[in-house]
Order: sequence, then structure tokens, then C-alpha cells
Amino acid sequence: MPDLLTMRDVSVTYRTEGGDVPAVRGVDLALSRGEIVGLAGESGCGKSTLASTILRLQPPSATVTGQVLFEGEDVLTMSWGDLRALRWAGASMVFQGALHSLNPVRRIGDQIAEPIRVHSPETPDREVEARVGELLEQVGLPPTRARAYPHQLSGGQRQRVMIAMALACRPRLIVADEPTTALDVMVQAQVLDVLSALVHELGVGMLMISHDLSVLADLCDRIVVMYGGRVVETGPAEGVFGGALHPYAGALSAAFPRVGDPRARFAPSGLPGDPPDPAQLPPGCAFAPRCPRAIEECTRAVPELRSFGADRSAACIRVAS
Ligand SMILES: Nc1ncnc2c1ncn2[C@@H]1O[C@H](COP(=O)(O)OP(=O)(O)OP(=O)(O)O)[C@@H](O)[C@H]1O
Repeated sequence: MPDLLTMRDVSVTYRTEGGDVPAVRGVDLALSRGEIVGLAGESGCGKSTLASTILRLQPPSATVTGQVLFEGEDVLTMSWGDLRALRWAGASMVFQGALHSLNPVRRIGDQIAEPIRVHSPETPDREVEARVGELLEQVGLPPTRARAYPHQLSGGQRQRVMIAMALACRPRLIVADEPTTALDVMVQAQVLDVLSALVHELGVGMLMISHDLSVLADLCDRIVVMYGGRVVETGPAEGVFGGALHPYAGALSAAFPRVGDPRARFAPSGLPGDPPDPAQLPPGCAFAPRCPRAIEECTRAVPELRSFGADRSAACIRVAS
């Protein structure tokens, strides 16, 4: 039984001038302590929208239904006081693009210290300083960098600072939304190593979001693949990467071969066709128009997520039971 995060039938709809955009549709997701779950899918499939509900960070134009249980408490209905206590200390987020998230005119040590000062204002300055130094060391930066300003750091170092900040209040869950997308491949690998080492060492849970299945493959215990706002496949990382059940998950993993994989000799091919507009999903299976295995029946009804063995599921009528 997942003891950290349980999302049940979560749907998110944005109200826009052009009409409603149902970005997430009836998603179930569970994450246990110490587990790393990867959320995969192309741009616009609803990954960030789903993740934003965990800390109730969705914009006011969004309506969320369902349940987002963090340690049994529904984040969607909890009081503002409880929500403030949850953010940073219970769960924290690492976003893409640290350059824009860090304040350019404040030293990074002060920025890492901020969540500690807010959550534990009684902590003596000297202790806060020591904790900032310890956090910088944990993410592989010398503690002396506390005095630096964001522009004095490289992109990879800034992203490490974001990770240090996310860890500052010792959260039980980290939500990392494309944390390495803006970085070059070498730096990306280093930042992912830091993240995975810390998650395992500290025993926190992590929801890691990426459109790149190869980034998730090495890091995650379990993968959840989304398409058109819905979950289309879940399973252990080796299973999904090594032999996806859903044709979309298969196409996604072929588009991002793992380094060392013979397929990696070919550049990532990208998937043919475009992801669907969430406001105008095709009838039946949303992937059917792009799917090489689609038959007429696929367009009749939205396929249910069915179980395959103890730990896998897929929403495709073409997968044999
Ligand atoms: N504030 C908003 N108002 C209206 N529509 C939005 C808003 N934020 C996201 N959307 C729409 O919701 C859908 C899902 O977006 P979301 O950012 O969650 O997807 P994603 O899978 O995280 O993609 P990306 O990797 O590009 O961030 C998209 O169609 C997007 O245009």
C-alpha cells in the first residue's frame, strides 16, 4: 500500500477564452516512500499539470477533481495552514530552468536558507548556515559557493542549487519536473546522478517528469506513461523500456534509445505525427490516429487500463491478455 502519495481519479480542466481544456483525465497514480516513479509522455500530455496538483500549485483557471492524498491527507481540500506546512517540508518541487527560478540579486546561500527560515524560524543563524553548507556538499558543490550569485554559476551548478533548495527542509517527496532538460548531455547525467544518489541515500520518494524515456529508464523504479491526459501504461522501468505493451510507450522508447543501446546509433527519430489537442481528442483511443496497430474498433471507446501480471498495466485493446 503506497504510504506517501496516492492520486485517485484526478482530472484537471483549464478554463480559457477559447473554451475548456481538459488537460488531465481520470489519472490514478501511487508512490511509496523511497520509490522513484517516472512520468513520461510528449509535450502537452498533462505531466506538469498533474504534478502541479501535488502541491496545489495549479493556476486559478484550473479546476481539479479527484483525490491527491499525501500521507493520507487530501491536498486538494486541506487548509491553507496545512498546505503551507506541506510545501517544502513534506513535498518540494525542482523545476526546469533554474536560471529563471533563482533570484538573480540574492546569494545562493540565502536562497537555499529561505525555506528553512520560513519553516523553522527559531533555527539559529549558525545552524542554518551549517545546513546550507551541508546541502551544497550533498549536491556536489563546495560550501563556499553559498556566497555566489546565480549568474556566477553554470547551468548545471544552478540546477544543483535548486536540488539543494528542494532538500532543505528534508521533504519526504520530491517532484522533479524536467530537471535536466535545459542542460547538455554530460551535465544532465551528472545532475541525474546527484538526484538519484540523494533519493536513495535519504530514502525520499520522487516523481520525476520527463518527455525522454531514456532519462527515466536508468533512474526510476516504475514508469507511468501518459497520452492525451490519460495514463496509457504503467510498469517497472525495465519492463516498459525493454518491452512496452502499449504501442505509444513502445514508440516513445524507440524514439529515445538508451545510451549503449544499439538503437542509439540512430539519432532519436521523434514520433511520427503530432500529439493531440487535449480540447479535441479523437474518439476512442486518443493514440489511434498515429498508431500503426490501430483497427476500426480502437476509435469506438476509450480503452480501459487493464492489468497484465502483478505489476503492469496498459490501456490498449490490441494487447493480448
Ligand atoms: N495555464 C494553462 N491554461 C490553459 N491551458 C493550459 C495551461 N497550462 C497547460 N495548459 C494546457 O494543458 C495541456 C497539458 O499541459 P502540460 O504542461 O501539463 O503538459 P506536459 O505534458 O507537462 O507538457 P510539457 O512537457 O510541454 O510541459 C496542454 O495542452 C497545455 O497547453
